[in-house]
Amino acid sequence: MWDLMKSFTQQCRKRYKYACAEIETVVNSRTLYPQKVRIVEVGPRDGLQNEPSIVPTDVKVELIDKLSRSGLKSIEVTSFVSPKWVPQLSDHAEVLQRITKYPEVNYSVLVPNMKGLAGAVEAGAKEIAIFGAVSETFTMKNINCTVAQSNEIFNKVAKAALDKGLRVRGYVSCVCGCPYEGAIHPTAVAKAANALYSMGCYEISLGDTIGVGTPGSMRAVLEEVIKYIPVDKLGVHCHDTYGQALANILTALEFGVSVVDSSVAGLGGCPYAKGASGNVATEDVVYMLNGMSIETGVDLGKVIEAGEYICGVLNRQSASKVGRALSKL
Ligand SMILES: CC(C)(COP(=O)([O-])OP(=O)([O-])OC[C@H]1O[C@@H](n2cnc3c(N)ncnc32)[C@H](O)[C@@H]1OP(=O)([O-])[O-])[C@@H](O)C(=O)NCCC(=O)NCCSC(=O)C[C@@](C)(O)CC(=O)[O-]
Repeated sequence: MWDLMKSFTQQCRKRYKYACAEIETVVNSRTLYPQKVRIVEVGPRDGLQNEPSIVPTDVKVELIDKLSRSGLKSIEVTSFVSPKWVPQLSDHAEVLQRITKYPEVNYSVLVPNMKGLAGAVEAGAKEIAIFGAVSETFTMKNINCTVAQSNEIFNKVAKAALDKGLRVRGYVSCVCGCPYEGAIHPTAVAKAANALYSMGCYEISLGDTIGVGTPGSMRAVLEEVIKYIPVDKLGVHCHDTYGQALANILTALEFGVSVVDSSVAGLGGCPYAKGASGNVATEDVVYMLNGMSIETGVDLGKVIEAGEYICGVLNRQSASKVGRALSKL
């Protein structure tokens, strides 16, 4: 029934974009949101890659173990990128090897090239994430190559990873805007997303890297992307720089997107995207979804505890409003 309603609403959207606004509102308010959402916790990677100081390996391992015990099913634990570029995650192999692997949790790692893939495989990775972008300037600053070159590299990485039986996730960055090139056209996002999807990624995460998106621009992006990629193969990765992340996630849920990336305590940012603040906080996403009766399997109290732990070590206040409101400390 849910699938039928969702498909009906998506067809209405495609065919009668504006005329059906009223029908959609009625359907939206009752049934449009997915019943379940998988949260992809990216704090240990996206969060800690941007810390001014290097977080001790023991702390990273403890944080990831706490997150594993909170009911999260997907955790991105580190990056096998160059330690010269991101020294904060140079202990990638040790982190991946030392964390407790819960059988129900997928642990993924970011990989930029074949060297990263070799390191990840040697350390026992079962899932990798490759990361492309729409913008030439961002790609050059982030991974030191053009978009076309990055596609060549990622194609090889994805093929080799799939041949070894690994799962491959794809990110597209800057989907709502680039820190260097400004506005990004949704058709360019769809093209970049489709390129990664064609490489065999099981899911494409759409990254609003600098958090400039609004429900308007997120909607425009999704309308284009779903022309090429089924909505159940999409996730959203919203930074909260402008306070729009939850609104943007809600917009994505209205499209039927059921995978949301988030970061415990709202840690993070991208070192090659000036002004990017952390991802939306996992605590805030879980609180919102709980309030909408959307199942995540995540224990809010345990995520708050994990957030308190890492904020205690970093000696800073949580960026999660829910975390702060419900903290027992
Ligand atoms: C891609 C490179 C490596 C190119 O960097 P490069 O300097 O062009 O690479 P290179 O091939 O010339 O190598 C330079 C040195 O790095 C080494 N090296 C080379 N590759 C590796 C590797 N995998 N692991 C370990 N070492 C490596 C290599 O061996 C060499 O060492 P040397 O000979 O000088 O001693 C570099 O630019 C890099 O590591 N970039 C990663 C930057 C990064 O992690 N950015 C943050 C990701 S967040 C993001 O993209 C957004 C996202 C995903 O969160 C979603 C969103 O919010 O939108």
